[in-house]
Amino acid sequence: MNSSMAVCHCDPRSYTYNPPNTRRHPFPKLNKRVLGYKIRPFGTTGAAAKDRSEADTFLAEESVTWASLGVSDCISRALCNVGLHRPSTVQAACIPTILAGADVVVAAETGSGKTHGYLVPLIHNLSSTLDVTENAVDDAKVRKHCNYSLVLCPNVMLCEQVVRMANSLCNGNGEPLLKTAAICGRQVLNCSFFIYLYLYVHILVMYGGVSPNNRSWLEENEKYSLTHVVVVENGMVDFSSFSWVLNRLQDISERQEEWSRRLGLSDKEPDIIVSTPVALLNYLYAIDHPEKHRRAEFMRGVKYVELEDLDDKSVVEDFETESEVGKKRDWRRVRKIYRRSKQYVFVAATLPVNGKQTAGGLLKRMFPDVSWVSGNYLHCQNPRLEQKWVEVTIDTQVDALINAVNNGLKPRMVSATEVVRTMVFVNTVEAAEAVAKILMGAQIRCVRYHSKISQEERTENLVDFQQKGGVFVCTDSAARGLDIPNVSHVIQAEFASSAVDFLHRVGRTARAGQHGLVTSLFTESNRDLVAAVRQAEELSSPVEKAFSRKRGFRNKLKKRAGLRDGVSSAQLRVPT
Ligand SMILES: Nc1ncnc2c1ncn2[C@@H]1O[C@H](COP(=O)(O)OP(=O)(O)OP(=O)(O)O)[C@@H](O)[C@H]1O
Repeated sequence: MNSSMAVCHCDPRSYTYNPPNTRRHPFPKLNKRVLGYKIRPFGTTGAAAKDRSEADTFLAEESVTWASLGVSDCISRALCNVGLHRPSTVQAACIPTILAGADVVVAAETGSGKTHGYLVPLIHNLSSTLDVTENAVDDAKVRKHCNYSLVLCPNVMLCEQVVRMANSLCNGNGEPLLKTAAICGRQVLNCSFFIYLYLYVHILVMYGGVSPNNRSWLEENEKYSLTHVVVVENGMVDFSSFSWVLNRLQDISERQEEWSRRLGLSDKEPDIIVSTPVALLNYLYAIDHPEKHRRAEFMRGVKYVELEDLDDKSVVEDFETESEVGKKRDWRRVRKIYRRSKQYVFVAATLPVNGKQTAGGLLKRMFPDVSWVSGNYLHCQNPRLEQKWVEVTIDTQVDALINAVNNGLKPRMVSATEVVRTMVFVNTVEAAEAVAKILMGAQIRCVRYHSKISQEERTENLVDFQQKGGVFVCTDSAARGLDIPNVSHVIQAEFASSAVDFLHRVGRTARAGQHGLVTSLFTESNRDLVAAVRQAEELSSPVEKAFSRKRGFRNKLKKRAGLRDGVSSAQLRVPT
């Protein structure tokens, strides 16, 4: 699947990205109306208050159907069978562009349907060479060419969620149109770096962001490269290593066939692989035995080739000929311009663009031809969301929390018969345990979800909450991308510590066109920051401006508390 070609050219010594012909970075001048979904210049504010009614439509206009987007009948039927009768506005905007093979950035508010927005064109393109209808016989399904897709997710739960969504699209026999599988190792790195979400899954680019202990393991095992990246799922923003990593972003399509074989991706293998980055690394490590010498250099963006291999596109730099001790070889170090043969789709619910080192700024530089699809409420608060703000003190926190939970359990948004789901967010594991204890003490049934609980128990608690409802006490590990239908109430027992976390937390409710309630408890120390967020909501301007991108909310909170009350930040306690 070839995309609009761009070349990337890395100087392995300084890791500075130096695109020979893409210095100018035209800010995407997308401001046309597509299928009723306004595509506006990326990074501009959301729909002004006056336009709220116009933009407040989760689904695209009546006239827009899956077929009108170019989706095949077979896939359209499969979507209708799972209740997706019409595309959402984000899907209507991104599916045609992805089907056309362009690189796309889809940055739209939480709950706007981005997952199917990339899965549908992926499945369409991958199955275009397969007969996936119910009357296909087995051998007809054998893939005619090695086209694979990879969806990279920031955590195991999201991997499993994407697999569920993809496998739920079935043909008339009830079989998934394409095989989708998740590779999720036990050790899922804490994906706090933007790089995991925009990885080329080139193992070398990956190790810029892992923790020191993983980094040494990867450095001594730096042998891998992988070429199956098409889609990444769910962005977030932390740029400490992002630019370093994207600078290593290279396309090594000429090794694609080799890697398909090495990966064991035979015809029987899944068409779409969903993986957390580190799980993929472990998977590859188990099957690969590269020639160390060329692999390592290759990974550094420099490729050793026999002189006669040089094609006219290779830029032969004035490097001294390479020679090994005792063996002079007529090899020359050639900085080859890698041509990307992949289509990239970047998907994010938060993607600041202001500033060169932001993810959006870097994507503009790295992918100057990319198409940008931006949601009407990107970084803004969803008009279907009702917000409640409760200022508390150490003495009133517990009562306020219990009142908020009890109030939310009988919200006006759902009928009395429906299962009620309330998510209570805190910032730390200790706070989650403390809040769960408080609620159980008040006879309020709740389940916990945080990193100190085993993956199995987390999955169990998540299924329990999805099926039985009740109260789900969690840290931000449950804020990103998890799609739990019909969460009617989100409570911030501790106010979010960054703009990104705030948006992802509140995005767990009011999804897919539904309404929701958010109750935020805050203390005097974050009063003015809350005022800034509320002001952003009033002006329907992006929330991210209310928080300094460089430092988390917590730093400001500590600094402000320390200054005002002369108290150490250590005294800032969770509602107990
Ligand atoms: N066309 C559609 N019609 C009806 N419901 C839809 C449609 N597309 C998606 N949904 C539903 O909307 C909900 C949110 O979808 P999804 O999780 O893909 O949103 P998202 O934008 O990826 O959210 P997040 O940014 O939080 O990951 C899901 O329950 C999904 O089933």
